[in-house]
Amino acid sequence: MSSTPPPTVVHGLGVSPGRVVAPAVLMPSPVTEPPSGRRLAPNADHAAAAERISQASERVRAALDEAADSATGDAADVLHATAAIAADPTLVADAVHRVMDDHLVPERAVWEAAEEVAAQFAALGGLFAERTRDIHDVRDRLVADLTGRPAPGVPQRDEPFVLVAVDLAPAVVATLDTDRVLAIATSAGGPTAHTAILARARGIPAVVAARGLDQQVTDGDLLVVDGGAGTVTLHPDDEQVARAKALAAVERTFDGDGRTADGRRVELLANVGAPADAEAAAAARAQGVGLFRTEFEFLDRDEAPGIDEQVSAYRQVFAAFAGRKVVIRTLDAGADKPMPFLTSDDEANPALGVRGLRTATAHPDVLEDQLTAIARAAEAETADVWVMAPMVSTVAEAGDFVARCARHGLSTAGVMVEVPSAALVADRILAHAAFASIGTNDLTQYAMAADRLLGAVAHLSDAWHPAVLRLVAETCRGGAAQGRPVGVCGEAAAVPALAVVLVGLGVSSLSMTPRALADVAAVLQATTSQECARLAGLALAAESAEDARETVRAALPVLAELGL
Ligand SMILES: C=C(OP(=O)(O)O)C(=O)O
Ligand SMILES: [Mg+2]
Repeated sequence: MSSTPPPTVVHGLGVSPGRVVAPAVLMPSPVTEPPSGRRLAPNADHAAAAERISQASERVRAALDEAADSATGDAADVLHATAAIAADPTLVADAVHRVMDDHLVPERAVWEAAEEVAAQFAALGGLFAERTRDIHDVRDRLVADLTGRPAPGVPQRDEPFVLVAVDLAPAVVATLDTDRVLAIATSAGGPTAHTAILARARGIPAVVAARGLDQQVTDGDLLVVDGGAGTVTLHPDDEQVARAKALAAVERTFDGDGRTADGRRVELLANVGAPADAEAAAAARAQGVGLFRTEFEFLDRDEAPGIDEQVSAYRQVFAAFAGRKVVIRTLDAGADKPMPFLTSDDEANPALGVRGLRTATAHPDVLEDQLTAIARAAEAETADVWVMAPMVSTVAEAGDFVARCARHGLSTAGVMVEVPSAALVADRILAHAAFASIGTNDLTQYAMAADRLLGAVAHLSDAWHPAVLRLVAETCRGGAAQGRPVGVCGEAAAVPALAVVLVGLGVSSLSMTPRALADVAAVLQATTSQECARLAGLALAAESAEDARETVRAALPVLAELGL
């Protein structure tokens, strides 16, 4: 008789709150290139090996067509188009030749044939070049089929599940079907990687860096994922399941008035990317926009959009927040947001190179046009428009930016504090700038010297680190000295326990994905400002990020009561 294993809790980092009880589905590991030159045994049946390619092509086509039939809209079209590539007689014939003439094993033959087709498409450019990704997708599916492995990509299931993986690419998280994938749990990854940011933005509970998780879980195991506490419970007992379900059922909303238990106001604002997101942010009762990332209008283009086009995009956001505050950030090109017309692709260290406000030295016209557009849009709407520059690192840059804004009639001009130098001289910078907004994603990257995009150093990319918190404290001291408000618009603001610490350090506004507003508001409302300050002291005194997180969480029982 088999007995159920006892519950096991695997600890990771909670990056998107929420509790989920569901079976696990493991993400297959990516297909790797079969060794070059791998050939069939001399006495092998070549015709049979070649026939396996035709059969694999038929199976992959059928699976893709079936997936397309249960999808809708663009997804269905893409899947049908990919199915057609899998059935493409040229690709299959080329692979068959490589088996019959070069005696390659089928998977290697498919790999090489697909590479050749992909190279031809890439050379044609334009829409053809865009199909190379689909050809690689088909190649990987064929190789997986021929080597007896599960198809790559997110497995299809009829029932909702928790997706367990070593790590997930941001593109995968961006396209997950949230009716099926109820939570994400990964053994690698970090809290400021785009995967975590996207999970939070899409409201998918997520735990990352749960070491060894993918090794301990098998498909179908029941899991309780707690995206707030950062735990994954394997084989939960009945009581754990009942508690998680009860907490998951609680729906919270934000009443549009952020404050602590003793009534201290803390503005709870929304981060907005695409202008169309502004409506949802207003519907979630955000008190304003704390970070409007204007990059959206500039990405994937050969040149900056014209002034009129910018004006209409900015007006869309200002209109959604009529009469309320909207902090618009000028273009943050470079590093994780490359824009070929502004940034070079041959810098050895793009995160330390010409990015953000620094691009204005060589291309002042792009910033000038943007400020013209912001001023026109502000003039046409009633929002209270604040403008800020990304990647400010010196007092001179801040002074220059504020003066430029003033020439456009934009009187509330501030800076993002995301470089340690700016945090350390915040008092001087805020003698010029009207406000500061701390970008904890980059501030963490630069304080810890840990590339925010690099999984191998993700464990260092943690805004809970006391070094990062000291920089926040220093910025708040600078703000207090000059009587200027300091907010936070990095991902740290969306983590309820960390939000409490930030308020305790002196931050007066928090800007986040609209989905996080209700949770952050609920925890703040249960905590007095005196308690916020005490918890901030505990976090500053901690030795490590883990230490700070655990100490604060243990001292905030309201988190467990709210299931966060
Ligand atoms: C808000 C920030 O800006 P971005 O994530 O767009 O770099 C940040 O760095 O924290
Ligand atoms: Mg930044």
